Amino acid sequence: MSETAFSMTGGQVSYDGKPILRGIDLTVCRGEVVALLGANGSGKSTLVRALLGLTPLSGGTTLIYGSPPSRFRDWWRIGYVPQRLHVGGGVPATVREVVASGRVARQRRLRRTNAADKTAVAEALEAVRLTDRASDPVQSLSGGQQQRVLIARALAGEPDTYVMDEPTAGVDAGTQQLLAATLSRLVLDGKTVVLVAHELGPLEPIITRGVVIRDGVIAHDGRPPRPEGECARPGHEHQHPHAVEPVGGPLTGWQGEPR
Ligand SMILES: Nc1ncnc2c1ncn2[C@@H]1O[C@H](COP(=O)(O)OP(=O)(O)OP(=O)(O)O)[C@@H](O)[C@H]1O
Repeated sequence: MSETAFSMTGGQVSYDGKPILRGIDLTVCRGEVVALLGANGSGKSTLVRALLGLTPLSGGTTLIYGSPPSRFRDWWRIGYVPQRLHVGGGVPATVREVVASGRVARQRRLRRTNAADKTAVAEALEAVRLTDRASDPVQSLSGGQQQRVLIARALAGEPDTYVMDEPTAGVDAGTQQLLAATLSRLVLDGKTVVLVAHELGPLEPIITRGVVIRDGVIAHDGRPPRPEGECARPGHEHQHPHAVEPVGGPLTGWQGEPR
């Protein structure tokens, strides 16, 4: 039986008493590459945060590799790429320092940085093509470059499980291709990936499963959708006007009905 990375049963999240996620049953096995899809505000980020224990459940249970988040200890196994916000948290930090912070969960307290850390950071910087910016303040980078820093930070930790919240949002087509190539290598290595996306774009070939969230419930869980036309173009900025409309062709039914 394959190892279970995430297992949520009857998951519910409420903000100010208002239910945002309801009755979420989601199991992600090791080696799966799952895309969480859905319209703006449908609850994708909330689900990702709840899976990681960053947002508490108001009902149901969730496990990370068999443990409730509060008792999970192997955080080195998880590489989380949050939705882009203030990289470096307003503290002056170089690109290399932010990427190196991805090693923290692997480091025993007060251990000096060792050769393995340096190599992992260098490889992560190279994977996102930011080696030449390593000494620059992270705040001096463009939004897309900062997104690459967050991805490199996750890569540097050499986790076996990646959780990425819209890693391609607001990044140019070249960066999307770069991320797709990087993720393809991770997937070939057997890593587990859960990512939030509006459209899959160049990531589409590596996705094994699509989970569509609509109004806080799972509306579809299965074959990944195959967007066509305008939405499939790399770099396409999506405003979701048609997110609840039926989709034709091979996509028929991917938005499905709430279970
Ligand atoms: N901290 C919070 N307090 C109150 N409401 C929140 C909070 N975070 C999210 N919400 C609300 O929860 C709902 C789901 O938000 P969430 O960010 O999970 O959606 P999403 O599908 O990730 O959207 P997007 O695609 O725009 O990122 C939205 O109505 C949002 O306004």
